[in-house]
Amino acid sequence: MGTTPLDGAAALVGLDLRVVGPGRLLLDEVSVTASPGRMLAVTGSSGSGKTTLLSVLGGLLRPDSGQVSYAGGPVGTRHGEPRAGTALVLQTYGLVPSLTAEENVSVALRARGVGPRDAVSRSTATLDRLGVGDLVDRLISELSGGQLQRVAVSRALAVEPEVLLADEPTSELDETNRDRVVAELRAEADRGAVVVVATHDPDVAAACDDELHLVDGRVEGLPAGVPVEVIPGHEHDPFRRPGS
Ligand SMILES: Nc1ncnc2c1ncn2[C@@H]1O[C@H](COP(=O)(O)OP(=O)(O)OP(=O)(O)O)[C@@H](O)[C@H]1O
Repeated sequence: MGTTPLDGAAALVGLDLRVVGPGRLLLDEVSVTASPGRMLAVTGSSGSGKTTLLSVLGGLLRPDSGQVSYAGGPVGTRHGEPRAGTALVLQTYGLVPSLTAEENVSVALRARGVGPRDAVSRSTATLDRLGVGDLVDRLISELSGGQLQRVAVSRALAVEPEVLLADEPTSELDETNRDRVVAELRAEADRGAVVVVATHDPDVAAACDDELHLVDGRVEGLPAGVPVEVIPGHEHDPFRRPGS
């Protein structure tokens, strides 16, 4: 299966994002630009706000203040669903236990208007790329953690999204499969997608082009409320590129 390059791909921008939690801010004036063709790692210790940020960027969670846009248009629906063109890999996966691996991936394609035959062949090809092609007919309820994770990644990749948000997509994987997933995410970026990966794994972060490091809901090294664009050359620029 060939991939479809994106035309007119554009940036995903979060500006001054604030999410109020019980007794504290879960995100505190976070600004971020994720560019098409690049992989952005969101790093930080457990509880620092990575999942919260991805949920806001995906339109699943409405921020208490601040805005998210993609290609200049607002992201987020009244019903907390991701915008069309966005695919998420959540830590909970959200797979349907009573369906097979192939059916779980096909459902996402059918929902985007792909015909039944094409959906099956694209699903099978994607699962194969992720090393779980032999599990197409197995029920989700019968799979291991690492197998589930690769089915969840397959479901996101198969739809060839404009924006791919992946929350710890390699946490259950051995090195070989981790590298396989990272290579597939890179291929999505090369196709022109915006790819954002929350990760604890330094090797995964190093494989990305840019890094945003969160500490207690704030971007490390930046004063709250200052959009990153206005402080080029900041010594703690979280949008560093390896070697720059
Ligand atoms: N629905 C919620 N209600 C209250 N607090 C929440 C909610 N969701 C998350 N939190 C809190 O927000 C903080 C940030 O959580 P988040 O899941 O974004 O962190 P994280 O960096 O992704 O952590 P991890 O690496 O463990 O997945 C945590 O302290 C968490 O307990």
